[in-house]
Amino acid sequence: MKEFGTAIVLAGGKSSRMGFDKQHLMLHNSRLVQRITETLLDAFDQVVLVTQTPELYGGLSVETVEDKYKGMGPLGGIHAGLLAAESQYAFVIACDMPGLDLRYIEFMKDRLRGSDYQACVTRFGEWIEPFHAYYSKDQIQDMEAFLETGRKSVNRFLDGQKTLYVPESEARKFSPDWEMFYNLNTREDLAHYMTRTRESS
Ligand SMILES: Nc1nc2c(ncn2[C@@H]2O[C@H](COP(=O)(O)OP(=O)(O)OP(=O)(O)O)[C@@H](O)[C@H]2O)c(=O)[nH]1
Ligand SMILES: [Mg+2]
Repeated sequence: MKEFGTAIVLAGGKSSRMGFDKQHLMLHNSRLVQRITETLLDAFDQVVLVTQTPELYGGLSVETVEDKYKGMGPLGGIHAGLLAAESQYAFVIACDMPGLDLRYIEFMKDRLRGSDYQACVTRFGEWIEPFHAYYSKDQIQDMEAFLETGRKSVNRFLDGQKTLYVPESEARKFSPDWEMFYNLNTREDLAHYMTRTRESS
């Protein structure tokens, strides 16, 4: 099995804070999930989209899969994506993240290559950034055991794994304003993002 090559896009959330399905999120003239997917298709061999509405992606050459553990949040989505992944490590991003950073992806790959780490996530203060991160197929069994007990926390799950935590200071060298982890959860986030990016689009 190849070490790298698969990217997973999580798009199976409830979008409760946004109030409409974030799979339909339009930024200026483009649909965000489509933009993310097309960028990933240029950089990866396989792109897996985890969604409950695969019919939205007819025009794109991506694989769509559904959660096996439904209602378990992002961890259930990561699990379904990993099941379909053709490479050992898979890059995971959310469908509400406009700041995809291919340089940082290369950086994480360099850190993981040939290692026995099971995941690579970035620290943010006392928190972690669970997306724009790497997970591995080696984690599927542990993930199932964890989800079977009804637990959903990605952070807690990663605590028990061989996880490479990139210090915030190191990630800031790539993304000083934390742009690569920015995610659009509310209408205010969206309005703010649109204002901020108006000139550059
Ligand atoms: N496949 C799958 N993806 C999920 C699930 N829950 C959340 N996600 C995705 O995980 C990412 C991060 O989740 P959030 O930003 O909280 O999105 P959300 O859950 O849709 O939004 P809220 O309901 O407002 O929390 C998004 O890309 C979601 O689509 C799930 O149960 N299954
Ligand atoms: Mg979000």
